[in-house]
Amino acid sequence: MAYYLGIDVGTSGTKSLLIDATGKVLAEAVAEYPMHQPKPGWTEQDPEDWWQATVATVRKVVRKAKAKPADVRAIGLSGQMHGSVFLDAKNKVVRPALLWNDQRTVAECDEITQRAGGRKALIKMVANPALTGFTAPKILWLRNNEPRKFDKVRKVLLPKDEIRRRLTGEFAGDMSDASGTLLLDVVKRQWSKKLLSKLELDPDLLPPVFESEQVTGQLTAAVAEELGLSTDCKVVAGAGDCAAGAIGNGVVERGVLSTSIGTSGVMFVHSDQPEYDAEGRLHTFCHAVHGQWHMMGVNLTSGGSLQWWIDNVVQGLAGIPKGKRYEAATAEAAEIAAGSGGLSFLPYLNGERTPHADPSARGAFVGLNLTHTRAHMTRAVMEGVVFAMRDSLEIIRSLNVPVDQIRVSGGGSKNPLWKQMQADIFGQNVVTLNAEQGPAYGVALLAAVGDGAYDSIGEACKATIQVKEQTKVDRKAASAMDALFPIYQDLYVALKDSFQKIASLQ
Ligand SMILES: Nc1ncnc2c1ncn2[C@@H]1O[C@H](COP(=O)(O)OP(=O)(O)O)[C@@H](O)[C@H]1O
Ligand SMILES: O=C(CO)[C@@H](O)[C@H](O)COP(=O)(O)O
Repeated sequence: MAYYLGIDVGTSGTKSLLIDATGKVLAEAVAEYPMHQPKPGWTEQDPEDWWQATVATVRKVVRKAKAKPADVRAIGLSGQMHGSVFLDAKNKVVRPALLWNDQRTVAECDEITQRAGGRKALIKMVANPALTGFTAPKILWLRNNEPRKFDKVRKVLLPKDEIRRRLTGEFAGDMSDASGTLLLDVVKRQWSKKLLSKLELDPDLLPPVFESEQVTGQLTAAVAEELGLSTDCKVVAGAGDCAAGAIGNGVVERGVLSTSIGTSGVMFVHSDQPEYDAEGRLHTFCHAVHGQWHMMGVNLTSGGSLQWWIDNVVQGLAGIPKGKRYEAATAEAAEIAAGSGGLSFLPYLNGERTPHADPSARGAFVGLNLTHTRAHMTRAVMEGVVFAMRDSLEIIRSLNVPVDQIRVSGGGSKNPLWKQMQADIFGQNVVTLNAEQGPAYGVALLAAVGDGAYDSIGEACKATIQVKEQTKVDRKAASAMDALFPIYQDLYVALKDSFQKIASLQ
């Protein structure tokens, strides 16, 4: 048997799954962990939690599928992007990792832009402007704020690459994930020596980078034994979770857009060459397909907003198993008409990235009246999240990038109401696929390609990914949403200055 393992080091948890060479999912498992917020706007995780979750989920899927060690031929790794794992000379972490949604690096973004010779010069070097979530500002933050710890750092790894190091003992990364460090020359697909030099960063801090299906090492003997696998098991470069999710959604050609509602919200389009939003609102990154790129818009607190709402506000869910709480809490929202009775929610609970790169943006309900209930508010949270995604879609459409089909994914898109809202708010039918596991599935396919089961990623996607069902636009709901969208857009503009003042008090 030839089996392939996909591991996705997500924000809410790590997911592992095992597929066979036809792409059939044999077993999957998830282990959750917390995201720490030591101060407003700061987000951190302990890389040891990722490792423990990796071991637990891999052992579980191997056991569930009754796989023999030699069956599992290759592993693909995916993970939350941009996070910084700082390792010392003995490969010990010097502090918890700063995550993709951490907002503490405003000063460092300015420093990078200035050292690069301005925003235009920076975009020329690495295709993107400096944003607080990216990795380079995190490295400078450590140098500026915790210099003793910085002096100990010998390697900086992205989350999935830290898991690779523990699996194989090798330092390596891939092009798609490396794009989100702000240190990769995205056009040439190599580290930007020019920017590293301007930032006075040692290039040796970074691992070598590979294309996504390339083999970067094999399991160490100790790890193979711990996981019930073989030392012949290869580990391919893999991809950042957005590109991995796009592979898992079969987004390997122009005209197809994939959305993901995870903790973050992502709107992802494939491009055959580097394409840019002149205003820098969309990211231009390498795709996990050789010689291909993508553009995407990212919202920081999408599924995260509903999670916050349910964990902190919605009462009466204590007796309901954790996995069923979202459905229970959103059932009452489905009873409310589209538009939530004119109530808007801005999902900027931890600042925002696309289209408002603004760490000071904050969440808000606007338009409350005495007739509104908790159900209206739950619905408004869900609608606000999709309005934020429509902001990215409007930019993509304005750049004349074709969007012939929208494929929805992520934990949030499993919810039928959120799926319908995406069709209604985007004003375009959306489809779901047979493979619903997104990033973990995408990197399992990359592992299959790396092992030679398929000649190319495109071929692997064509053979394994099919449209399962279509959710059609409800015209009445869509026109209610169209009426609310410009109001939603105006609210950020109206509240921007107040958000600044509020953030300074927090
Ligand atoms: N049944 C559900 N209904 C609505 N939302 C859900 C449901 N299950 C998960 N979610 C949403 O999905 C998010 C997690 O998605 P996932 O893709 O697993 O995230 P991540 O990659 O960030 O770990 C949660 O924050 C939650 O908002
Ligand atoms: O910042 C980004 C992409 O630029 C996020 O998409 C992270 O990669 C985390 O994703 P989830 O854990 O929410 O899926």
